[in-house]
Amino acid sequence: MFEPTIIVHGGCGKISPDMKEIAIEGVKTAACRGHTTLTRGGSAVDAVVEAVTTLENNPEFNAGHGSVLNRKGEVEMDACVIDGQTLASGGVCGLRGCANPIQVARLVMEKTAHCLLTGQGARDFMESQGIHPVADSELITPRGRARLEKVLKSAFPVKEATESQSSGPSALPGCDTVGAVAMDAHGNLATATSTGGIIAKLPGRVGDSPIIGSGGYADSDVGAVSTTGDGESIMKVCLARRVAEYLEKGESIRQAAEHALEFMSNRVGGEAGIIALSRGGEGGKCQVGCHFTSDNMPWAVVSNGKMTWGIDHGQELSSPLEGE
Ligand SMILES: NC(=O)C[C@H](N)C(=O)O
Repeated sequence: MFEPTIIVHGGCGKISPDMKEIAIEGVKTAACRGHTTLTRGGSAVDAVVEAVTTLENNPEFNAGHGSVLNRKGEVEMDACVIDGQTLASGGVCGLRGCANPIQVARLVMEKTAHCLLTGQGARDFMESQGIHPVADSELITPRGRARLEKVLKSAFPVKEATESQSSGPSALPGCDTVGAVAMDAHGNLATATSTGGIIAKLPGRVGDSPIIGSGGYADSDVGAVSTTGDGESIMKVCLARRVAEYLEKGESIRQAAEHALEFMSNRVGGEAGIIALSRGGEGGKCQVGCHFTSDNMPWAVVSNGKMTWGIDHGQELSSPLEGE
């Protein structure tokens, strides 16, 4: 048997001091929920979907309720889940009117012969599975509207407005995309990622999050990864798959994540964050870790009766897990 382990992120960017505690509480709660799923016998897929659902329901994060808005003031969401045991994968992109895109992604994986559904097709599929649509007004927060107004007022053409988020989610404080990676008691791995994308994006823009190998990757024999950050850069270098490749070559989680982010930054620029887990390593011990090139990324790990978390570079706090 393996030690059930989960790591969760709440997106990379610059988190204002008043938001840091909120972001940390959010990822800690999600990691705990995912871990409880594991200790009750749930699979790695059950755990990552539970953790990401928790963050989609938290309006402080850019996923589900709280998603950022496109240029027309609408919410279009992307999500993906991958089962590392079988490499089965399900994703949705440009999905509108959905409270929990990650759950639709899971249904795509389990109930269809496809890997990715877009726009209206994804929405029709969601409804065919008995999931009721929600109005945009239920997903949009006052902060979401304010952030869009701020970008639109800057009167940048689309290219600059979206690119300005690379060097400057700084200018747009708040939490971002969410993701989780887990290993269950059988040693199976899974990843899940969910996002509203980037503020003021063109309607129809799809980022890295629902793309296999970019926003996430999982292969139980290698490792599982979820990424966050500049989607256009992440896609160009297939960031999650790149981390897995370095793990296959024997690098540690830390080395693989640093190496992949360095490659991205040198080749195409942009900021990103990575969480990853592998069951390999010395003596078959699970390795788990994260790395980010943005100012902040809230993350939390639960394993072996302990919670570990951080949000700033070099920060790693821990405490015993209170009764699950
Ligand atoms: N902050 C994020 O992680 C955004 C996401 N990667 C996207 O480009 O859609």
